[in-house]
Amino acid sequence: MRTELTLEQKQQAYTELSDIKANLAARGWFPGTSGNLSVRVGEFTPEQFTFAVTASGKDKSVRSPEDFLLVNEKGTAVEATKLKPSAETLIHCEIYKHTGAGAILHVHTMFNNLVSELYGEQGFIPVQGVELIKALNIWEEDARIEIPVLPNYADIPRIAELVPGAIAARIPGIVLRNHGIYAWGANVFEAKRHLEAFEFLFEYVYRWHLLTK
Ligand SMILES: CSC[C@@H](O)[C@@H](O)C(=O)COP(=O)(O)O
Ligand SMILES: [Zn+2]
Repeated sequence: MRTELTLEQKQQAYTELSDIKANLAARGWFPGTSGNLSVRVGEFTPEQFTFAVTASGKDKSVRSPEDFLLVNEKGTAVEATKLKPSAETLIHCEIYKHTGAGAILHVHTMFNNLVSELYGEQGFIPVQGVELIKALNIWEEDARIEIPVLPNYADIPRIAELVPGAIAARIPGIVLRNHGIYAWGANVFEAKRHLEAFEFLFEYVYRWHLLTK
C-alpha cells in the first residue's frame, strides 16, 4: 500500500528541485529545453516508489509554478495534473529501481556529447588518474574508471531496457551517446557532486585528446 505523501514532503522536493535547477541553469546546462531532474520522495522499495520530476518540454532555465509533478515507479502521475512528466521519465524509473538513489540529474552539455561520441563505439568513456575521480568516492591510487555510454535510441523504452545492465557498481552515472548524462546520488547534494565531477572529467578527456592527438 503506497503511503500518502505529506504536503511538506512534496513542497520540500519541489524546493530542492527548483534550487538545483536554477544552479544548473546558471551554467547554461539546459540548452533548448533539454535536461530533466528528479528527486525521490517518501518510502522506497524497488517495486514501489514515488519521485518528483520536471515537466516535459519546459524551459528549465526559468522558474514557474508548474515545473514539477509526482510520478510512481511506472512513471505515471500520482495526482491529477495537466503536466506531462519528462519524456525520459522511464530512464529515471530504471535508475531508481536498480540503485535506490535519491536524486537524478540529466543534462546535455557540449563536452558530454562530444566525448560520448568519441567513445560511442567503445561503449564507455575511460578516465584514469584524475583527482576529480575522488568526487565519485573512489579513492584508490591512480584509479581508472569506465563511464558507461548507451545508444541514444529515439524510443525511450528501448533505452530504459538497457539501463539495468549498464549500471556499474561504483559509477553513479550513465551517458547517452550524443545526448547527455544521467548522474545520481543518495540526495541532490551527492548527485550534484557527481554531475560536476563527470562534467569536469569529460572536459579533461576532450582537452587531453586535443593535446595528444
Ligand atoms: C528538446 S531536446 C532534449 C529532449 O529531447 C530530452 O533529451 C530532454 O532532455 C528533455 O526532455 P523533457 O521531456 O523536457 O524532459
Ligand atoms: Zn535528454
